[in-house]
Amino acid sequence: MVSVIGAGAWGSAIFYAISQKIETVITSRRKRNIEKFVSLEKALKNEYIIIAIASQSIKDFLETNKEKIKDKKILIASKGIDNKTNKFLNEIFEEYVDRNNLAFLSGPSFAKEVKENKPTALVIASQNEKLADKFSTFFPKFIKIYKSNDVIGVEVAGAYKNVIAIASGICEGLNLGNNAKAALIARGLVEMDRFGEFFGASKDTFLGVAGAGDLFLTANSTMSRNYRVGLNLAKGKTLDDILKELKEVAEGVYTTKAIYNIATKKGIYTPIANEVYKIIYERKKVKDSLRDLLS
Ligand SMILES: NC(=O)C1=CN([C@@H]2O[C@H](COP(=O)(O)OP(=O)(O)OC[C@H]3O[C@@H](n4cnc5c(N)ncnc54)[C@H](OP(=O)(O)O)[C@@H]3O)[C@@H](O)[C@H]2O)C=CC1
Ligand SMILES: O=C(CO)COP(=O)(O)O
Repeated sequence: MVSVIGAGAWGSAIFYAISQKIETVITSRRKRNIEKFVSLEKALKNEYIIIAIASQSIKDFLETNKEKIKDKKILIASKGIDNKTNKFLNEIFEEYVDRNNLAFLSGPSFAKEVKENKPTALVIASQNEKLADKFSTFFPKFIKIYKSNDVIGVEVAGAYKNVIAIASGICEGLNLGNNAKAALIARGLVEMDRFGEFFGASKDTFLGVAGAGDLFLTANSTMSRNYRVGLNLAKGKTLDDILKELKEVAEGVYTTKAIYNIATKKGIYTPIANEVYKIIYERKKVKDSLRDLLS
């Protein structure tokens, strides 16, 4: 039996999908009135755990549940970089769980389409190929799973694409045109690859579903929360109002700060993330930012 932790959009979509193949329970911080919803205590009794909670809450979650989580086999489905510690999720998890018990799920996957059984391709990255294989058997046929041993690359790709999606939404909101958006997304792919390779990631990862695939999906659709953040920032809405209206997490808002902090400290050239950071955290005028960037 498998436990999904997080009954938000993505956790509930994963729960829906894998329940078609294997007995699964789900739990979340806020109780849901859905069949198979169980207490966190009960969920943590299962050997295989899938975590799909907001990235910025993961450190506290692990610290609170460290005794119950330490021997579990975990698939992390969250996409982000912790902006309090500026650590990647694998670094945080490895403080509590052996890396051979960790795998990371990423790729182009709007929760809504997964819930509609639409064809989806994802990647599971782990240092432990057998664990990646095991987790891949939980997924139904409409979800094609690729395997990778490039944990950092898959993590960076899934996290960084959210920042580029915000920038792409701003581009759309400023009505800069399709040429500009295509240039921005292409440069965004180069930027996330540059950032990832600094930490040993493989370029191939950024050419695959976790990188280019998820970036093209998220940076071109109003189904993306991050894209909608950018769109609405360009239209003059305040970030508070945008997030209140979203009612769901927009991970790029928080990952932007982590990338800016890391890139500044390590001297990595991340112009798009820097612009998004200045708009969100330094209140830089949107109309002045991306045009500079594209000039
Ligand atoms: N939505 C999508 O299409 C996809 C999302 N993802 C990723 O999945 C992750 C979850 O996002 P998603 O489900 O979409 O967003 P939602 O906003 O719908 O859900 C957020 C989840 O995080 C939980 N959460 C938030 N804060 C805390 C906290 N302090 N402690 C414990 N749990 C907390 C929520 O619990 P509760 O609701 O019970 O409070 C909820 O389960 C993100 O990293 C996202 O990038 C990945 C692929 C696709
Ligand atoms: O990660 C996702 C699709 O792969 C969901 O994107 P958003 O978080 O921008 O909605």
